[in-house]
This record gives sequence, C-alpha cells and structure tokens, in this order.
Amino acid sequence: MFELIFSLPQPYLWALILGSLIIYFPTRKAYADYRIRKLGGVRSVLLASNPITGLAFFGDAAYKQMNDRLLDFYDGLFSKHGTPECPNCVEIASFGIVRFIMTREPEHVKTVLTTKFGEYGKGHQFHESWSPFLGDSIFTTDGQLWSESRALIRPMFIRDRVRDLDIFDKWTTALMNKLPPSGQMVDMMDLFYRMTLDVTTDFLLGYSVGSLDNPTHEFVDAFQEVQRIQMLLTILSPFRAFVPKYRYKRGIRILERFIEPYIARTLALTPEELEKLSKSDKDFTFLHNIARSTRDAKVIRDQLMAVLIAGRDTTAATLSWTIYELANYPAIFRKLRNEILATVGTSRAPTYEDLKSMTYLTHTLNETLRLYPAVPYNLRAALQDTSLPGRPGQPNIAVLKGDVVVYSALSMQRRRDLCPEVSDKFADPAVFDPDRWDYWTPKAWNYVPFNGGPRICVGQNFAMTEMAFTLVRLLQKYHRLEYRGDWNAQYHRAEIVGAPGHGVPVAFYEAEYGDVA
Ligand code: HEM
Repeated sequence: MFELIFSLPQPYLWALILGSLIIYFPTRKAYADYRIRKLGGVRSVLLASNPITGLAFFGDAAYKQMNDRLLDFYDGLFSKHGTPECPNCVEIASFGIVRFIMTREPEHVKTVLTTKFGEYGKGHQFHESWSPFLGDSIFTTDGQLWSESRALIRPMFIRDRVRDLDIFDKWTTALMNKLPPSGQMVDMMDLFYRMTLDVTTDFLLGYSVGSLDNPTHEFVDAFQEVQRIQMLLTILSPFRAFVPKYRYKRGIRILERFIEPYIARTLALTPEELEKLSKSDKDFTFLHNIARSTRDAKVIRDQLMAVLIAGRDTTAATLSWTIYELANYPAIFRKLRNEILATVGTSRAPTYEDLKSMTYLTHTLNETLRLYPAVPYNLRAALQDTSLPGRPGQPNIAVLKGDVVVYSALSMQRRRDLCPEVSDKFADPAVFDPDRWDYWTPKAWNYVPFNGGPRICVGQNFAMTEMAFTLVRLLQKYHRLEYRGDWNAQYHRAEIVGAPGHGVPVAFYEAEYGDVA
C-alpha cells in the first residue's frame, strides 16, 4: 500500500497529502463536536480549529510573551471574542485533537481546582514537558504519586516549623548589609531574588548557594535560563519539539551538579542519625526530612527542584512588586511603617506572633498578590471527559479527556466586574490600595494567588512569613523610599512567575531619629 503511494509522481503525492489533511482536520473537529454533544455540553468560543489558524494563534501568543505583553494578549481574547453567553472563556483546537480552553471565570477555576479535582490534573503533556526539570515531583504528577509527594513535603511547612524565624533573620540581615548608603540607588528586585535563593537553598539543603555574596554563581544563571525556556516550552506546547533545548539541558545539569553532593551526604546518614537530627530545629533540613521517607536519590532530587522553583521566584517577585508600589505611595509606606514601629519598635526582630498581628502588613501583601499574583497563568488537563460550568441558564462547556484548561489569576483578579463599585472605601481595582482590605474580602475563588483546593500552595504560610519579616526589617530602618526609574514605564514580565520587567530601582533613606515615620 505504502509502496504504491510513494511510487506516485510528486504532484499526485502532494495532492494526496494535501487532500488527506483537508479531510482529516474537519473530520477530527466533527468527531470532537460529536463527543461534545454526546456529553450534553457545548464548546466555549472557538478561535482556531486547524493548524493554520492554530499556528497563527500560538505564534501571536509566543510573540506577545517575548515582548512582555502576554496579559494584553490574554485579556484581548475575551474583550475581542467573548460573547454574552460566554464572555470569559475561549478555546482553540489547532490540530483538531487537544483543545486549549482559556478562562478567567472564578467558577471554572473552582471546578478544576476543587469541585472536580479528581477529573482535572497536571496531565500527561505537562508531565512530559516539565519532567526533564522537575521529574516526578509534587509539581508534575497527579493521583497517588502527587499525594505521596504532598505527604512527604507537608511536614516541613507545619506552623511550628515556620514559627522558627532564624533563617529569615539570617538572610534578611545579609540583604540589609548589601544595601548602599542612605539615598543611593539599588535594584531591590535583584537583591530580593538573591536573598530568596539563599533562603530557599539554606532551607532545603542546610547550605546556601550564597548568591547575595556571589551573584555570578553559575547556579543562578542556570536556574534563570531553565525557567525561561520551560515557560516557552509550556506556551508552545504542541510545537515544543521545535524549541532548541541545548541550554535547557545544560542548565539542568548545572543545577543537578550543585545539589547532588548534598543528597549523597544525606543518604550517607543512617536512619538513626536522621531520626536524631529531626529532633533538632536548627540542623534539620528539608532534605533530611525527605530522606527519612525515601532513600531514592532521584525522588529526592525531583522534590528539591520542585520546592526550589516554588519557593524562590514567587516570594522575590512579590516583594519586588510590593516595594515598587510602596515607592509610589508615600502615605501607604508611612502607614505601614507606623504599624511596624508601633508593634516592634525600630530595632527588635519581630516574632511570628508580631508578624501575624500586623493587619496592615498582611493587607499590603494581599493587595500586591491581587494585582500581581506570582503565578499569573496556570493550567490543568482533563483526566477524563468532564465539563466546566456554563453561565447561569447556559449549558455546560464540555471538556474532553486530554483537553487543557488554562486559567489566569492575573487576568481574573483584575476584572472590574468582579469588584464592588468604586467608592471612598474601594479604590479603582487597577490601583494599589491595601486600605480596601479593611472593608472588603474577595469572594471565594475570585482571589487565588496561592491556588485553592487540595493542591493549594503548601508554602503559603512560609512565604507570607518570609515576606512580612523582610518588609518589617526594611521599614524599621528606613523612613522613606524613592523610585529611581520611570515608575510608569514598568511592565509585567511573565515567565513562570510574573516579575517587574525593569527591576525595582529605588533609594532608601535611613531614619535619623528612629521612630519618626
Ligand atoms: C508569594 C509566594 C508564593 C505564591 C504566590 C505561591 C503560589 C503557588 C501556586 C499558585 C501554586 C499552585 C501551582 C500549581 O498549580 O501547580 C503553588 C504550589 C506550590 N507551592 Fe507555592 N507560592 C508561593 C511561595 C511558595 C513557597 C515559599 C514555597 C516553599 C518553600 C512554595 C511551595 C509550593 C509547593 C511545593 C507547591 C505545589 C503544591 C501541590 O501541587 O500540591 N510556594 N504555589
């Protein structure tokens, strides 16, 4: 049969290939339509259903991502194509096979994260794309494998462990030592990224990469590069085979070379020695804790990588956005500093209880995470035929096994129609205003910076404590903050984590009379 086909003259062969494709894609689409109808649901708004329109879509998405305009692109999908029946959900099916359903509807987020938790997950494609980096870790797996990872990791984030603030104290002090004299410019984003890498590696391995002291460490560059390429691989998912991977693989090897000796050293300890260590607060690390449950170096490597990626950039980016916003609002800066000084004075290190008692500090971080959720885009694959709820009075959106639901906390948390009317108690939602939290609690699922449901961020309390501690130490010492770049030119650079594209160039002014705010 194949011999016969390949013996055809070239023009006939091409005509046959083209003809087959012309038949194949509409047939695939018709078959998907049939399955959707059989499920009793509908499509959302279909934007592309063949490789040509699909390629144009992915090309546009990748172009906007590379030009730091992914949010415009994402919002534009709904403002240009949304319909009254389906205003916040669109889809593409580039090869007629896998659909990518993009949404910013809280009910959809709730469905994939909790109501139908078992029917959605990271899925096979995500695992394939991410496993060279994160292996079979908590981030890349579903079902039993995921729940075993979660059980392995959770004990290190219980309240009693997070209450111990020594690690934050140590690295915040190191950060403060890197700040230039009063009034001189510094890129706080750079320092925050270095500090959180030092905190996270110290927490995981009991040994820090030391990036505050050595910013050109090859680990730092490799970590950045691997994440950048990983984001591209995720966005270009069906076409990821075409993305060059040399630098990606080289970066992963560098990261592995750094952590492997620590794993080997830990595995050299006997179970008794590990048990003894677990009684100590100071020397017991995340790595020791995992090694109590598994002696498999690959399992340990995967979980370390996962928590490293989860814990580092997220907190650094959130701290960076907070300082960026505070630099533009001296009144908010002063109010926050007054609360801090009233609680801990100008020099005492805060306790865990101090941090939790400062309402305005929590509101400030909540507000930052509303405008700049650290994970701006996320996805879940359908593990079986399932659905997303339709608008009231509308049929459900059918989701077929393998389809991918992309959701954006960034786009959703900025939706005006999900906020109260603007008033003296509720500022324009586009504006940074921690005071709104005095009168307002977002509805469940309208605000999900840490996700929700069984897979809610396991490090949420760790992150909030680390960020609060850092802000307290900075504002105790400095009474004024000045932006030294073009504040309005700032933009949101979305890689896996969304960070300020221009960094955060600021100058801090040291308080001369301590408590004067
Ligand atoms: C501002 C800081 C942070 C934010 C906004 C944040 C947000 C998130 C989000 C949105 C997810 C869900 C990701 C997904 O769907 O796969 C997540 C998961 C996770 N986060 Fe965080 N995170 C932060 C800090 C941290 C820190 C400091 C750690 C640990 C040191 C951490 C550890 C994890 C882990 C292990 C998961 C996977 C949970 C699971 O799949 O069961 N996160 N985080």
